[in-house]
Amino acid sequence: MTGKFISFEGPDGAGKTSVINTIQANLEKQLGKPQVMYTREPGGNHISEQIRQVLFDDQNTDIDGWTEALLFAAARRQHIVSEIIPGLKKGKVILCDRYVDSSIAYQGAGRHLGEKRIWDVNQFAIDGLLPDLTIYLDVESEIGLRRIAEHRADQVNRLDEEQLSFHKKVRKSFLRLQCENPERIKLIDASQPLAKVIADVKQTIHAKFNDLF
Ligand SMILES: Nc1ncnc2c1ncn2[C@@H]1O[C@H](COP(=O)(O)OP(=O)(O)OP(=O)(O)O)[C@@H](O)[C@H]1O
Ligand SMILES: Cc1cn([C@H]2C[C@H](O)[C@@H](COP(=O)(O)O)O2)c(=O)[nH]c1=O
Repeated sequence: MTGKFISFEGPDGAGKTSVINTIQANLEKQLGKPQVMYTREPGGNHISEQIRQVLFDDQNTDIDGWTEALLFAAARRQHIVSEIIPGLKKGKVILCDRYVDSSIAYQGAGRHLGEKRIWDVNQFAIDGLLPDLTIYLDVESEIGLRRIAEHRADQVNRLDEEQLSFHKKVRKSFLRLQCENPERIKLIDASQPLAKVIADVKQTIHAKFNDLF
């Protein structure tokens, strides 16, 4: 496969969506629109978007932790098969808002299902496909949650609404994943002003792929 697979991870409110929007626009200018693909998890195709609705339905507070974990993995599987692999085969740069690291951090650590067990279950979904590069936007949970409360209070999902302690466990897990996979996962300090975060992300992408930026 000839494309480039870049995922973006981080605690809620880290700024992934804001950063990806600019990176996508800049890359489309450089490479042309058809060569760049933005996608997100859970979602990115009509089947996974339906699973997303089940996952984030406010009524589904009684969802079992493993049901939640398996639904994220099922959405991921469909997303990989119908979007990511075809995109890579066409040589596209894929900008993916969250991927398997989110399941390890949120379900494995946040929900206490076990990071290793979530990783193992996800092997059925990803079948060895990992991003070439993962941009991890790191921000303290309090800052991320404050950003959401101040700017996006009308768009909170079931997981945004978890306790601060849940979000702290998620962040710790992301930091652990970054330490264990320093070649793939690059940490960016997302508490900086947005323009500086974007500049750091561009530099990191360029360091990995010399032909980008
Ligand atoms: N570096 C930054 N400094 C200050 N505010 C920021 C920064 N980055 C993003 N924001 C603001 O924080 C809010 C959340 O940002 P954004 O939606 O991009 O985060 P996200 O990581 O995609 O969140 P989620 O994972 O919950 O979807 C937005 O209102 C955005 O304008
Ligand atoms: C892929 C994935 C996501 N989550 C959580 C993380 C966020 O709280 C939401 C997604 O919301 P966003 O605004 O689109 O970032 O879902 C998760 O718990 N497990 C996962 O695998």
